[in-house]
Amino acid sequence: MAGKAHRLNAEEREQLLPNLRAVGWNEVEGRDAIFKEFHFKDFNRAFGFMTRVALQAEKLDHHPEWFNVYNKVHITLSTHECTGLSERDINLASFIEQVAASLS
Ligand SMILES: C[C@H](O)[C@H](O)[C@H]1CNC2=NC(N)=NC(=O)C2=N1
Repeated sequence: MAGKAHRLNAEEREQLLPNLRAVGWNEVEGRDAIFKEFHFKDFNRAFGFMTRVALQAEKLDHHPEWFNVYNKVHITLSTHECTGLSERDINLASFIEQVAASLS
């Protein structure tokens, strides 16, 4: 990943977070991270989604914290390097939204 990640400042958050909030991403309490819960028709869809996200995450060298049971996938995004939300999280969340939209 090119460049060092920086924690988003207030202005950047105002600009970048509303679109993600509108599609169900929320800020985590007590931690600078964002979270969303995805539901799919069945495990195959959920795991197909995770596979596509995983391949992109590896490409970006930016990985989700996630939990899966059957058709549910919980995802938390944050950046270790800056101990908080960076543009990398926004980019990965946007990619995740595209994948989810293509599978539903
Ligand atoms: C060493 C390696 O580049 C780092 O640990 C990468 C890998 N994946 C990562 N994933 C996430 N979500 N945040 C990071 O800061 C991060 N850093």
